[in-house]
Amino acid sequence: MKKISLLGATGSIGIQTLDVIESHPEEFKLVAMSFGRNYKSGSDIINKFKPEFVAVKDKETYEHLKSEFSSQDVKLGYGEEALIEAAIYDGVECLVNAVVGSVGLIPTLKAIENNITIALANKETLVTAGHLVTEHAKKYNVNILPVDSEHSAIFQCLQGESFKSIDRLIITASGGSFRDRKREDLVDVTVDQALNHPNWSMGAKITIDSATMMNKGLEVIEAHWLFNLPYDKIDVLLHKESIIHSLVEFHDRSIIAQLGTPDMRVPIQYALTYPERLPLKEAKRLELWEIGKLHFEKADFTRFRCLQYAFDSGKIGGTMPTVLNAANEEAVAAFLSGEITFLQIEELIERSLDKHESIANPSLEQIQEVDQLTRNFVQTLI
Ligand SMILES: NC(=O)C1=CN([C@@H]2O[C@H](COP(=O)(O)OP(=O)(O)OC[C@H]3O[C@@H](n4cnc5c(N)ncnc54)[C@H](OP(=O)(O)O)[C@@H]3O)[C@@H](O)[C@H]2O)C=CC1
Ligand SMILES: CC(=O)[C@@H](O)[C@H](O)COP(=O)(O)O
Ligand SMILES: [Mn+2]
Repeated sequence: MKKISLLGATGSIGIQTLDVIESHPEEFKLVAMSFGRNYKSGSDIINKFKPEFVAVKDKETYEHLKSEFSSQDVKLGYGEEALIEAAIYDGVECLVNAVVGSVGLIPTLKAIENNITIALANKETLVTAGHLVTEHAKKYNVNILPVDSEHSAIFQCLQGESFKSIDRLIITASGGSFRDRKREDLVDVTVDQALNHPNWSMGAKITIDSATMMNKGLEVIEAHWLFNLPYDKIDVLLHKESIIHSLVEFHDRSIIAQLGTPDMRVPIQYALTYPERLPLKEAKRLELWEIGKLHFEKADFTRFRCLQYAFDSGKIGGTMPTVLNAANEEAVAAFLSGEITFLQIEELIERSLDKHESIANPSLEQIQEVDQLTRNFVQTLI
């Protein structure tokens, strides 16, 4: 029975992780979890899964929970310390990190120090401080198993292969909500339009990232760290059906791809059962004859500027990806709350990157400082 801690239990990945846990009660036990402010959904999860420890974002949510659950039912905490406590709770063997944003960084580092396997959905952690996370994982000999669908696909393609034989990774991209619009048609797009992803039902932040294609940019940096490859060996391919989740090309020009209907429970469950596989409840069989055709296009870096910013930031390295991530988090939050327009997301990110002088090989403290300064800077522009 694998003991699991789940950060971000009320979110899109969180709920699907709970679905996987629930369908294999012999295999998994949820011992700790966290959520932000969604008290209703959080308390339903506690009643159903009976974790030993629950961390929430703030005191108000904590007080709500305290009035509903006794200390015999469940131990409770709030704030960043509690998030760490949930990540490394007694006996946890696998941390599913499904919070959104760089708030996931410290719990990941602490879990690694405690020899806990990481099932990582929270890509912002690797973007903001990839060198620290991967160095830590190496030092403590801890596996970071990808949950992001493209990285899980690549990871699956690489089973039994030598990393030395890789020529390039090809990360597929749906193109997001506005993939069929020209740049000039993006001026007046609304939040509701941007939240309407063609293939995946996901949390708000990543859905906007998909629409700007910053999601793909973040995934390029995520792939760089997970698979230890330079940026010139990572390509992005537009593939509007999201059936091929990514591909690996080897030196002999053979390409291996991973395919499946878009269902995040597949990569989630694979990370939880790796290297084994289990049946997945009600998973839809992919019938290629039903689909008939798959489409591919070259990624356009002028149409999707965030993709260019991500490649550039990744290549510069140091604190540049930290700025990219922090500026993006602030800008997306401002777009979602109606403070800025869609195209201003890119503008705020570009201005933040232009202003920053990258610090090479930054410490955790430097990363945290740059992250905060960037957020402050973006707020002055909004
Ligand atoms: N959704 C998907 O299909 C995919 C997601 N990912 C990545 O996985 C991560 C999660 O995405 P997704 O599930 O869509 O996001 P959601 O917004 O749906 O869920 C985020 C979760 O994190 C919690 N949370 C948010 N802010 C904080 C905070 N400051 N402290 C503690 N908890 C917090 C939320 O709590 P509450 O709602 O209770 O406030 C919620 O449980 C992201 O990094 C995303 O990029 C990667 C691939 C696919
Ligand atoms: C499901 C998943 O992994 C998302 O990151 C998804 O890839 C988003 O789709 P696009 O960014 O390709 O639109
Ligand atoms: Mn993805």
